[in-house]
Amino acid sequence: MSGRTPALTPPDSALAPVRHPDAPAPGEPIGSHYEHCFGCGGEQPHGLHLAAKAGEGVSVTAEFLVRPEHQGAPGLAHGGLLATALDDTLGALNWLLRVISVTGRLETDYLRPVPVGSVLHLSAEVTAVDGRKIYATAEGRLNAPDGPVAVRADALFVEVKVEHFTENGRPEEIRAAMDDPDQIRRVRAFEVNP
Ligand SMILES: CCCCCCCC(=O)SCCNC(=O)CCNC(=O)[C@H](O)C(C)(C)COP(=O)(O)OP(=O)(O)OC[C@H]1O[C@@H](n2cnc3c(N)ncnc32)[C@H](O)[C@@H]1OP(=O)(O)O
Repeated sequence: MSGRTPALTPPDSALAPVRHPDAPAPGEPIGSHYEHCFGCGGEQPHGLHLAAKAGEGVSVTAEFLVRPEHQGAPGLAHGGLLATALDDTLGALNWLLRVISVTGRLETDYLRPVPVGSVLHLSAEVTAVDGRKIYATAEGRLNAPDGPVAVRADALFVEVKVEHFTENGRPEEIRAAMDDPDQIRRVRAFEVNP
């Protein structure tokens, strides 16, 4: 991690991240945490439909097919959506740490234009943990896992309690998620829900 701003540079007291014993095995799909999530949910027709997989250590990978509805300039991906793709991939790291955390800061570099029709191969890893602060980095490569880096980001996630969601989310959606008869979906929406 380059840690260009002080807030993204782990202090000397920060610890190496520890993969939780119940983390999904390397290569295992992580699955969507919430079907209406713009990043990974299946119920968002224009969403990014990211499918993350657990990696080695405290890392994940994901792929994002850039579709026409993701354009900014003609034929090119919108920069905000590329930041969303990085953010969502970073968020999936929660499942490796088994910690609930949210993005506090996300600093993105745009290195190459990303045409519609590209597949962005995303990867993210936690670099350090300091109390509730989780330092992480992510990158997106064009059309192959070893393709040129098009976007990258450094991020600080902050651990929160489940009340962060239940007390701040709009009651309609919170109630609907809590009343979901599918127990696995219900637990995923709130157990480690970024
Ligand atoms: C499958 C995965 C999908 C993932 C989706 C992607 C994840 C997301 O997009 S989450 C949604 C976007 N994020 C949010 O909505 C978060 C909104 N912000 C908040 O709720 C709060 O500001 C929150 C929780 C981040 C921090 O608040 P709070 O819990 O009161 O903690 P606070 O005491 O202020 O900060 C804790 C530490 O983090 C640091 N910190 C907090 N925010 C920042 C920031 N923006 N930049 C730098 N440092 C920060 C503080 O300085 C403090 O450090 P220290 O302990 O050294 O003093």
